[in-house]
Amino acid sequence: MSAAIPSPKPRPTACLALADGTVFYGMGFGATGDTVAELVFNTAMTGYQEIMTDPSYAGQIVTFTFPHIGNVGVTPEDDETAQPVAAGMVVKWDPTEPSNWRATADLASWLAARGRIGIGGLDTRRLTRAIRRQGAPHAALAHDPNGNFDIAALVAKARGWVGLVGLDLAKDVTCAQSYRWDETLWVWPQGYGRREGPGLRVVAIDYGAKRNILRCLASTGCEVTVLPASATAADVLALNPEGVFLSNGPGDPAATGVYAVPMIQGVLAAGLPLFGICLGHQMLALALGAKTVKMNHGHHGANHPVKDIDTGKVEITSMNHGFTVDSQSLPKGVRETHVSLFDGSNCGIRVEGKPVFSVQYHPEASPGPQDSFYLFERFAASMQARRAA
Ligand SMILES: NC(=O)CC[C@H](N)C(=O)O
Repeated sequence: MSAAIPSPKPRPTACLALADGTVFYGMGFGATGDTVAELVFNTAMTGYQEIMTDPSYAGQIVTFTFPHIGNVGVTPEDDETAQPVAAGMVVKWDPTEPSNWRATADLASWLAARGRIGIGGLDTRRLTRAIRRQGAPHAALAHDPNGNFDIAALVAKARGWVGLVGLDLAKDVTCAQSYRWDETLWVWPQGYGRREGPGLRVVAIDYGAKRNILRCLASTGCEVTVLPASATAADVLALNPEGVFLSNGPGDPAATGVYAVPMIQGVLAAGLPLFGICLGHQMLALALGAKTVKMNHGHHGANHPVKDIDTGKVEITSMNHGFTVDSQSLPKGVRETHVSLFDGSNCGIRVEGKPVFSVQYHPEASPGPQDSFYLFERFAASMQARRAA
């Protein structure tokens, strides 16, 4: 009897080269070519489309630890922004045919249309351990249907990449002009309902805002005017807002802070209620005199426990950040309100006695739990209290 002939292994059509020289091979999907970025991992089990379109992921390739990615396809309704944002995606296996009544396209063609590369069929557990060990390494991702790769050049590209520290990416993903946002949430978090009464005039600064944040603001009764990241305090105050919102966004908060901090300080001097999320949180902290630092591999997922220090209550939150506010650097009069139960890092601050607060996590979810929606209610309530006074 002759020995069974082993089936030939398909030739890899994509590869991921880490700056330390480790190379992972797999099957490419989406766009072809190559790209270089910081490599992170996200542990969320749902919401791959919202993750890929979250502008905060600009300059990052996302490794999905959950194995079934692509199985529900994509729909324009789930885009968090119109532009392609995350630099690329890494998944356990090739995306399957979508099986979902909402799907209008499959992940691979959607990714190709956005000019982004995907790689599947590699060991995402081994890769995730490498990311944890190396601390969000720089990596080059290449897709060639013929499988021809210049590995040395890709490794050199990863090694030579500048990295996110010192990089202002908000300027690349912010809106070109101001606009009004009216759309509310389609599904209300449990226990909350529509607000009546004259709208609260809110100016939201777009450093790479997710649409669901704007929906959450509109749902709590805000008439939202969105301004580009470069807006000055005078631009903001000219709109006579009752509150100011600082959005999430990509890159280094200190780099964007160069122009955002003076604006925030101007708004603080005017005594307006202010609410910030993620990059907005980090830049509020900078404006108040605290420091931000780069984390080892950051927090990216939809199940991160956060403790509210005032109430002792634990929220399960959506997270996506690679920088963090150094809680030791918070000046007098600025209180830490929330901490991560994973590593004790800062997750929220408040200016004592003022309606000025921010959180490191994503209360708008999308994807993730809705435990933290109360923060939008709190922002609206602080504007209403000011109006009543
Ligand atoms: N989601 C965000 O706003 C991210 C903020 C910042 N770019 C960070 O990585 O920490």
